[in-house]
Amino acid sequence: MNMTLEDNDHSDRFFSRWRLVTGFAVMAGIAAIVIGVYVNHARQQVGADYTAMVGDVVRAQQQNNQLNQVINVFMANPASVHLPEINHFLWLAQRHLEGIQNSIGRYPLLEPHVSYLSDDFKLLESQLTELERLALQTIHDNSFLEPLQQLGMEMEVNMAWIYSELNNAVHAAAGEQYRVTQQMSRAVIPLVLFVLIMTASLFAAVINLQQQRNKMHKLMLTDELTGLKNRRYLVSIATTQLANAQRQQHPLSLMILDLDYFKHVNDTYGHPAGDEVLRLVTGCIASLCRQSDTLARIGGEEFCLLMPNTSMEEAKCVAMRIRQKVASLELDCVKDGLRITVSIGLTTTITGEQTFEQLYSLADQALYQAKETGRNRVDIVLPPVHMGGSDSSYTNNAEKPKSYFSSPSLNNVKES
Ligand SMILES: Nc1nc2c(ncn2[C@@H]2O[C@H](COP(=O)(O)OP(=O)(O)OP(=O)(O)O)[C@@H](O)[C@H]2O)c(=O)[nH]1
Repeated sequence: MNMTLEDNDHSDRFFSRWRLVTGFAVMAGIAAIVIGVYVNHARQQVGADYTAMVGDVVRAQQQNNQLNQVINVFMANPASVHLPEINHFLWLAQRHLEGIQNSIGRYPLLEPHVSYLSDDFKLLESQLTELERLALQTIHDNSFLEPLQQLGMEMEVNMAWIYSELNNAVHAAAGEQYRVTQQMSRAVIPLVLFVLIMTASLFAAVINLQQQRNKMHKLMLTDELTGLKNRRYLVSIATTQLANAQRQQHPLSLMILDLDYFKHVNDTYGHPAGDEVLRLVTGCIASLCRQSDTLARIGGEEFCLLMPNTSMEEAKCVAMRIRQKVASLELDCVKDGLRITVSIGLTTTITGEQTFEQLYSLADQALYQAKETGRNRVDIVLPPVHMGGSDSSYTNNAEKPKSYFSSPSLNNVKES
């Protein structure tokens, strides 16, 4: 029960860590989007090169003056000889106008600040076309001189207005660009730190999660009180070891160990003292086991020892040693020099043909016999001949087993 509650606790922690990792991932995602948007905005700002546009505007302003001069010369003497020059400057003005409009289209951050000029741009385009037409007509008809002069003045005002506004807008954008560049250079260090912290936190959370997962896995297979393996582990390893025993035709022994009158220990000295006794006794048993043996706690005061590659004789020796050592244990945690004893049921298969359940059942019957016949004993029940082969080789000083199902063989080996 205790174990189950602990399991739940660990499982809760496991899932809360998953939530933590998910939280980190979401935060990192949001941070990445914010940084991405910021960097994109900054890139547009910093990446915009307004120099070419400023050059266009300055040249357009200069050519505006030259065009005015040419028009003035033409109005003083409206001869066709001036027409190519006028057309040339008109053409240049047109190109500059187009160039500037294209530049505006390339800088999305500038566009909103100059969009109010679009009508003026259209007007200027139509004025340029109209001027070309009027200049041509004036050569044939002087009455067009006045409208031409009028249009020239209007165009000059319009151009001056557009270019001065553009100049202001470009300067403002360049100023903003400088400000963003400054901001970016200041923001780079905290941004990098933030990303590093996020990455490190995520990394730490994942490692933590992995450790928690490993711990949980270990806990799932471990008895918390004694630190021994638990029944789940025992069943899984027993299946593997039985298969090995069968393949290699090696004997495998299984014993069940049950502390005698343990209830009395709890009732007399209290549960915590009982726990300490369990730890001391299992420590003592574990010290007598081989590296390849598996000692597991399968119940309150009941343990299993699985011994691969161990004959009945060898296992019997181990069982006797355990029984004696436990009986002679001095338990400081209980007063009055109380001694604890253990009853042991043992079985052995020489071929590994039995299932774990069958072996367990045989060892359990042997344990039952040990308890029934006085406790602090080792009893053996062997598999029947038809289940495990030549069991006659196992028999100690008792009769040969008859049948696993009807009358299993009993070997009382309690030594004096
Ligand atoms: N302190 C402690 N006691 C436990 C634990 N698990 C089981 N027990 C106790 O072990 C005792 C087992 O009692 P019984 O099944 O009557 O067995 P017993 O008193 O050892 O008697 P026999 O096995 O017949 O010799 C009970 O009192 C349980 O409360 C544990 O984790 N810690």
